[in-house]
Amino acid sequence: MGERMTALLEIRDLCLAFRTDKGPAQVLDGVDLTVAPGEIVGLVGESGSGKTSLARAILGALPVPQAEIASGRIRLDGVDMLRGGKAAESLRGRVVTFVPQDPLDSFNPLFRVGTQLADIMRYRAPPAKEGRFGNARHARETAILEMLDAVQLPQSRALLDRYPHQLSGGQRQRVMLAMALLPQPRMIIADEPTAALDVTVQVQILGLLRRIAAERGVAILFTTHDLGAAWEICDRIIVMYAGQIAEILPRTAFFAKSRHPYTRMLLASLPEPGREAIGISGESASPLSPPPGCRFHPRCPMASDICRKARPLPSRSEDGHLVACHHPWAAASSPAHV
Ligand SMILES: Nc1ncnc2c1ncn2[C@@H]1O[C@H](COP(=O)(O)OP(=O)(O)OP(=O)(O)O)[C@@H](O)[C@H]1O
Repeated sequence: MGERMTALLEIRDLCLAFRTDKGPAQVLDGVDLTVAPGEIVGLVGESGSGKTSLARAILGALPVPQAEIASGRIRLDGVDMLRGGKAAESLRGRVVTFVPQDPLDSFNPLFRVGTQLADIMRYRAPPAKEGRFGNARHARETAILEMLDAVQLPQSRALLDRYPHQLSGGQRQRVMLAMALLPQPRMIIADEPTAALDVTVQVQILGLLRRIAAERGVAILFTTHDLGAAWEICDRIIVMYAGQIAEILPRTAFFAKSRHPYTRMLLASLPEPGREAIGISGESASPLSPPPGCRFHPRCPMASDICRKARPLPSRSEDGHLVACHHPWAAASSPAHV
């Protein structure tokens, strides 16, 4: 999927650096990816691999003036998002919306939930259809209640009168999802949407994301540390290491046919009954002085001379599986342990 269909999101050769006291931190290096309409794509990788920075670059939410996009292109729904201007601005918060990790930080604590939902309806959503005897306000409220129903907050009139701190974590994340959906976006970017929730609520929210994408044809780009969650709901999974894409896999290949040593080591680091979790030894590459060649080579058991000198070019197979490695595992070899 993705490349063969017309992409909704297309990122080409994206290079991003942050200016820091110690010099430029090269946080994204030559990132290429696409997301097709209605597709769910997971971004996984260790802390610091650049997942959030990539999400923020798409949303135009990078910190100014520290962030500098040195090169590359981000096209969303045919619009050049890096050029700025009205076309890109009109997409943000409407065609592409955001679900954050901890919704409490994203609500305004001073306003009732209903007021915040109504503001989204008024300023970002397409006009709600007025019924025969209704007015605009009534139509907006009906649309909000229907949306709360869709995110499994039924009979939620009472909830509209509450303040964000009066909701449970799961309720807040469902309201956030409703806020992200009200503008009828074509794409939602979700940054670790379940990290702040307990396990049972995580499962419910992930199921909801999957259902929404299928029912409404909304694409979702979702960052996570949870490899199981990525496998559970994504169509494709993108594995990032130190600002570069190491591997892109169809969901079905993730556990069974990963080819990059980093992906295999990530999967091998998952806890399993009867086996100690095996961490990946060594430190993640620093964006201040990334190693030459393949950025993973200092930690890679397969590394050879070429890995220290030349960045591996990505190779792609028929099913869209892409691997950027000089010594990838053979497609047919068995999974998970390097
Ligand atoms: N404003 C900033 N100024 C300087 N460096 C930054 C800034 N924001 C992020 N970074 C650096 O960019 C790199 C990528 O960070 P990012 O948050 O995108 O990674 P991540 O994969 O999302 O990590 P996590 O999973 O922990 O959220 C890290 O080395 C981080 O320290």
